[in-house]
Amino acid sequence: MTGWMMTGAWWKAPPKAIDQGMREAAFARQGQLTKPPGSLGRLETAAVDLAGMQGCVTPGIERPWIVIFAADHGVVAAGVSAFPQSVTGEMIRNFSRGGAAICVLARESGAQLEVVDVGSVESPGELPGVRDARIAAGTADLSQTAAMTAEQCQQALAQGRAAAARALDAGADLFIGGEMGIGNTTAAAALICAYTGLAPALVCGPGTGLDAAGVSRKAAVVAQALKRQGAATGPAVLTLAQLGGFEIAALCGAYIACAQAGLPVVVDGFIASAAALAAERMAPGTRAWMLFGHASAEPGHAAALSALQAQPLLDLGLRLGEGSGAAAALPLLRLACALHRDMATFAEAGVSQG
Ligand SMILES: Cc1cc2ncn([C@H]3O[C@H](COP(=O)(O)O)[C@@H](O)[C@H]3O)c2cc1C
Ligand SMILES: O=C(O)c1cccnc1
Repeated sequence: MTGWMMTGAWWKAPPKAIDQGMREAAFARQGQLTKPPGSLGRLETAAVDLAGMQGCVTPGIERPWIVIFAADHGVVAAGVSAFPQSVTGEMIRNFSRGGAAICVLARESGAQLEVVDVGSVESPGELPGVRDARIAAGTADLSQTAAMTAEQCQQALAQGRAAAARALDAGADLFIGGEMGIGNTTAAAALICAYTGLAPALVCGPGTGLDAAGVSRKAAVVAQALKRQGAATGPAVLTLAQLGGFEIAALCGAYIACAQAGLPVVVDGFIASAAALAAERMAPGTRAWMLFGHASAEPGHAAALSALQAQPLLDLGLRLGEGSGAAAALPLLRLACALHRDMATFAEAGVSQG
């Protein structure tokens, strides 16, 4: 593969340092609140993590920002999805009209929602709230050849970086990336296998609803992709180009850019976690800027979460994508911040400590 400009690549710039002093101060505050230390579980750790990210002892979420990256996948030709490719473009129209699950979740939590079409096959045309940034009409079939050229992968990473920059310019204090792309659980599974060394049978699942025979076919397709020369070896960005998708690479670029700028991220499910893994492998330290919204019902998600040493907030059996599991965790994160900020300390309340 030619065309890589690895030295001086923007994603090699280090992530912003977490404010450890503020993190420790927030941890100490949790120990002073009127409850047994640790008794609020992940609501405590989420507030402490956010304090370190936002550089504020009492963090908050005022302006959450959601971006959905949409793109198609050549690998659908191998029969790896329960739905036809046309659904990607049709869902872009649904996003624009406010009818998708993520639209409802964004409205309910007062989050801004932006849609970026990075490569649908059937462009739905100009639509309100949809940015047409198509790199190509879908990726190549990753079981046969590299999904993206080096240039396309760089373009997709840059689209993610640009989306993070728009969020920052708008004053966002939390970033959620979502995805839409029929076939993308296959690309995500291939990436997770390549980055963790796990076998396809352990990582592939039903996605939109494949039966057992379909899941076996998907695992064989991923195994074939991993066998291709160079697909699963070499620099992490090469693996991303070989096995990823435009929307997955855009998510990856957005995560890296958020970490560089110091904007906290909530990672969604299976596909978003594959992008998060790519981001951490390409730009070590990016993980420190991530919170994890939920454990997806897609069986391979556990492997990706474990590779990222992540403990998600929710486990609701969701398997949708679109950023939905991250958005569903938003109210909980706000509760975590409110508890951390508003609970009385032992001293204030005159309650005896253990
Ligand atoms: C109507 C509809 C809406 C969706 N929203 C997200 N996905 C999810 O399903 C797709 C991945 O599953 P697979 O790899 O099996 O194709 C992605 O588009 C993902 O975001 C959807 C899927 C459908 C059918
Ligand atoms: O967890 C996800 O992101 C997911 C799972 C199945 C289908 N689409 C998305």
